[in-house]
Amino acid sequence: MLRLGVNIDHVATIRNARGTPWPDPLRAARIAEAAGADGITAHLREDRRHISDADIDALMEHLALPLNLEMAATEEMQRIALRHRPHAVCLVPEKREERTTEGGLDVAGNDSMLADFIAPLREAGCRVSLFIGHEPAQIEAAARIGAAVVELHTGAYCDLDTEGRIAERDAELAGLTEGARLAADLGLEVHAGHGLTFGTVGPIAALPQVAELNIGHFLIAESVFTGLGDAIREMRRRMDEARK
Ligand SMILES: CC(=O)[C@@H](O)[C@H](O)COP(=O)(O)O
Ligand SMILES: NCC(=O)COP(=O)(O)O
Repeated sequence: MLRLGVNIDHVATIRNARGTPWPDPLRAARIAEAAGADGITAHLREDRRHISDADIDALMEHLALPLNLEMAATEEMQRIALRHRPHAVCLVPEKREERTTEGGLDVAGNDSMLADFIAPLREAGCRVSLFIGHEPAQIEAAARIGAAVVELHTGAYCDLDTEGRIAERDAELAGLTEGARLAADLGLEVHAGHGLTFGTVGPIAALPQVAELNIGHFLIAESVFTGLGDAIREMRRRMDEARK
């Protein structure tokens, strides 16, 4: 069964735009659960531009679904993760000046540091995922340092689709396809995410090695018009359709 993790970051983006208590990310998580989400993803960024520490506290206290905590590989975030011990931790690269996550984690170039960084998280029982590009060197490094999961960055594939650069999009999809196959061959659980929409989810969901998709921004955008529950149900329908 292909799992759907709903990323609620951008519910917090809307809340933070006015500094009101609404919309409440925890309420969004509960709606996602009722709509059939298998998990909730929340990215506690160093600059707290959307999800806050209090959001993570509330999710850990009240959420029935497993929480996938996205975070940078910093001492501050490691302390927070070890305090909460969420179901999963996903390490993502961060740059304060970026509008959204631009690339994957450079595991190959930081394998020793990351191996040391993830060891206490694994010992704490967190499932460790690395948000990476589909390059073989990154996938091989992730397996080498003992990550359980790789989440393949689908942002470039989605951007190329939006821009109508079809040949380049299909080449990126071929890279993701090969990456998923290599990761599974190396014993890694394969996830994918970033930028996925109703229009782009199908080919990614169809990859047999992919066990989980993490989708957020588009679902929150769609929810403005249809409601979050309906957006999630439609995304799930398209995921299931792709797997037939
Ligand atoms: C890692 C990833 O692809 C998403 O979680 C993304 O980071 C959402 O957060 P931003 O939109 O702040 O990048
Ligand atoms: N890791 C990807 C994620 O959690 C959601 O990314 P997006 O759908 O908000 O771009």
